[in-house]
Amino acid sequence: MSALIEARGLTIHRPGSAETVLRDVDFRIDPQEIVTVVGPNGSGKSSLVRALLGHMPLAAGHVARRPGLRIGYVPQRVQIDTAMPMTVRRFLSLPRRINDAEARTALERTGVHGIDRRQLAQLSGGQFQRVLLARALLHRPHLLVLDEPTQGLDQPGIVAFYQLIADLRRDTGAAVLMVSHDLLVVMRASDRVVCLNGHVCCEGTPEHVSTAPAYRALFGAEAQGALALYRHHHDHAHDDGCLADDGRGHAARTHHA
Ligand SMILES: Nc1ncnc2c1ncn2[C@@H]1O[C@H](COP(=O)(O)OP(=O)(O)OP(=O)(O)O)[C@@H](O)[C@H]1O
Repeated sequence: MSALIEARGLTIHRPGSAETVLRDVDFRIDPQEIVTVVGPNGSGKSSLVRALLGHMPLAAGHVARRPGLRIGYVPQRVQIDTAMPMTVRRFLSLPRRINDAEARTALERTGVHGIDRRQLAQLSGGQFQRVLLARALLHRPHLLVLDEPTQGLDQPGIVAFYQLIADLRRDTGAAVLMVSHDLLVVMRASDRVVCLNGHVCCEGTPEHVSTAPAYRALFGAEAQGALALYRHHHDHAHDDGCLADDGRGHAARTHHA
């Protein structure tokens, strides 16, 4: 199969009930693609991701993963017991032991080199996300799966994180499947966007999704902003690099749309 993961007719029920969380969803992700799943709270984004990974039972449909597919997964929530001291270095060796060189390379790649002796509990939100990403990269995944990777980051942190994702895709060739709420930035970072609300409302290139009535109905004013920003990025070139430099999507929109 050419897709890394391909799903057809996925229907998922809320665990322990017959209530439908996702209905008749088709999905695929190809090598080196960046695909982002957007949708309101409770729309089934995390459930879709878990089903694609085989972590959730299906009520109907099927999922095919390419044989031998290596996946690096960063879940939405990672429980860290702050009462139990653990260094970054030790965390990277769980569950599979790695050597110092591998740890160093992974941390360098995600922009947090030199923090291997630090305690996890002492890291900032942004540093912790990058450590999680470093751990996901250790086993040279064909596919990185990131569920809400920028939760808790400020706007410049979010922009920097998406830049890192784009760099990682370029450098490692890994495809990226992301769940995200950061509409403005996601529109620039993705090859394809899937808009979910219990089913696939619309999907396609960021520009296509931005203009889809279903997407606008779900996200309202924020959707307009995403479109403005996307058009701003693609209609013309200029050298002030406003979003990348100052991290303010709104400023870009106000001044250049
Ligand atoms: N383990 C679970 N037990 C019971 N209900 C669940 C469980 N996991 C998900 N659900 C329900 O399934 C629905 C979809 O949840 P899901 O986490 O997939 O949505 P989401 O789009 O990722 O939401 P959010 O943006 O808030 O993270 C919700 O109504 C949620 O309450």
